[in-house]
Amino acid sequence: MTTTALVVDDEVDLCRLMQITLTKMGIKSDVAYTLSQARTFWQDNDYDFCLTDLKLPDGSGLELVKEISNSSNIPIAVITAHGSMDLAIEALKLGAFDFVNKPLELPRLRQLVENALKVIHQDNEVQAAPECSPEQKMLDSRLIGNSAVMHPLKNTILKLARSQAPVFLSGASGTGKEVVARLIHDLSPRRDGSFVPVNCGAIPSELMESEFFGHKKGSFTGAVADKQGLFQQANGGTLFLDEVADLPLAMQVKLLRAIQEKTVRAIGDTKEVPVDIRILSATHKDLSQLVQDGAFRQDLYYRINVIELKLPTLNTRRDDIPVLADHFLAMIADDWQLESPPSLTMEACERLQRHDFAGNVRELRNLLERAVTLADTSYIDVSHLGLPDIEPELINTQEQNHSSAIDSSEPPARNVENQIDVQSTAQSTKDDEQVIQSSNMATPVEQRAINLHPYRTNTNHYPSMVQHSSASNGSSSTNVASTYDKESVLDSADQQESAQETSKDISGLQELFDGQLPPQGLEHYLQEQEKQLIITALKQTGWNKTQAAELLGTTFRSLRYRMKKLEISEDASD
Ligand SMILES: Nc1ncnc2c1ncn2[C@@H]1O[C@H](COP(=O)(O)OP(=O)(O)OP(=O)(O)O)[C@@H](O)[C@H]1O
Repeated sequence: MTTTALVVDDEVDLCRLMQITLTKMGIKSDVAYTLSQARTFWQDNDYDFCLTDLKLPDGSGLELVKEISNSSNIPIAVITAHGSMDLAIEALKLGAFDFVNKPLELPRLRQLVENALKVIHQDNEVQAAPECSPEQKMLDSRLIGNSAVMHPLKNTILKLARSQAPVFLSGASGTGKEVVARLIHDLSPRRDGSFVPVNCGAIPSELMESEFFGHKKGSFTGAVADKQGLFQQANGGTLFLDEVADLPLAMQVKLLRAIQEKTVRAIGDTKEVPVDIRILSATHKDLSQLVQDGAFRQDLYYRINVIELKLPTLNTRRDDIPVLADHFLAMIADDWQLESPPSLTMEACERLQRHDFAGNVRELRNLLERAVTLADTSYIDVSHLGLPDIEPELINTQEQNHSSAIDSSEPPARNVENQIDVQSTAQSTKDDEQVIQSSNMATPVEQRAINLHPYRTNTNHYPSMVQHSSASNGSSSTNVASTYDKESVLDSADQQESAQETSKDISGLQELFDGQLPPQGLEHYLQEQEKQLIITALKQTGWNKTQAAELLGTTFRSLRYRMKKLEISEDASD
């Protein structure tokens, strides 16, 4: 079926140019020169796509954006005068799918239309099989949870994926901001491009410009070869600015310019290169407060925060804990090659639902990893969770205090026009029936921290990693995205380095004299002791883990878990 479009602009020549471009792309179009003509065309026909100027002789194209987005699902893009970024942002907030600046550059126009075509194609597929669209399946399999707050969240994600608008993901640590960012990319017309996540807080400030924009060989000491920046790596895809609040002010200016101009210039280069990226960003910090404090630029905040999506804490969606637990247990079983995933006893499940998850979903996952290690059976009971007992009278008090506990654990909702707060769009009535542990009665903080990360002091925020991301053109050299992230995945170079570090540390581990304390602290010292003992046992058994576990008086599963946590790789056997 031929795709049809409505083009709205009062400049006759420009309309002709747009029509020719669309025809070449196989799209049949009608042209309206005024807002009222556009309304008539829109009422009398079924279009798949609309492209409208914002400045029309008898009104604003924004009105058309509002009317079309409110009454249909079709992608509508706007044409803005160069530099009128505020209007473009307003159009995106009203539901426009994308914008293009005047003077019109044909490659940019074609790119925009191609993205619109992908959205239209996706919609047709959904209409053909609404129950089991691949998008819905992907969403349900990666963003686990069916509680009342999750439904509107998932619908919003599907809508945001269609748009090119910058989205700012807010919410406490571990609520799944990165999971959602990846989903928005993978569900979007940009999914064939790279998703490039960057932990803004982890790049040393002196390297930031080079990391973001790249550099030319010889442009500074140590620049031994040309280097492509993160913006270019994300070209055609999505750049995810994680921990965006941690960007130094000097870098914020440069980033704003690149985002606005959609061009970057590598250090030492003379020319600007155009980039086509979508920006997603996230932080667990209160960015609007940082703007008020002068620590984050207002203009950059306004630019990246066109649409804000707030993720709910785990404490406000306790109904999801059983299904999340099953999901993680299956993942752990897969990861550790267990025959079948362990299951939670009813008591363990109930205990988890009463826990105060300060660390949200990440805490649940870590807690289950540890429980599987300790369990050494096919089921996980309360004793394996390592959580303190809750006294019956406390449970009763907690039940009474439930609603205030939730309210006080959440920051007050801000009245931000563009904020999509899924917690307020759904009444989590089921939650109210649950028993919730109020934060002031929860496990003491120190104890919780130990429970969470028994073998290391810093589990989550690794400064750097390299992510390999494949783009549709298949050119591997440009697809390798050097990026910064916090998950505990290291590339092989890092692993080697870590193995070398391990052996260095071990050989350097000193006996302590009487009364002497470990200079790097107890946690580090104990970890190194543990590492040394495990490696010794592994060496004695020729790296046979079953025998080494026996020698150490522990289980195979526990040994494997500890090796993973302590980053003892099989490579260290050489
Ligand atoms: N709804 C979910 N379904 C499945 N896994 C989830 C969900 N939410 C979070 N996770 C898992 O929890 C962990 C933390 O998620 P993620 O890194 O996305 O959180 P975050 O909000 O970005 O945290 P931070 O603010 O610390 O960067 C990851 O292992 C992720 O896979």
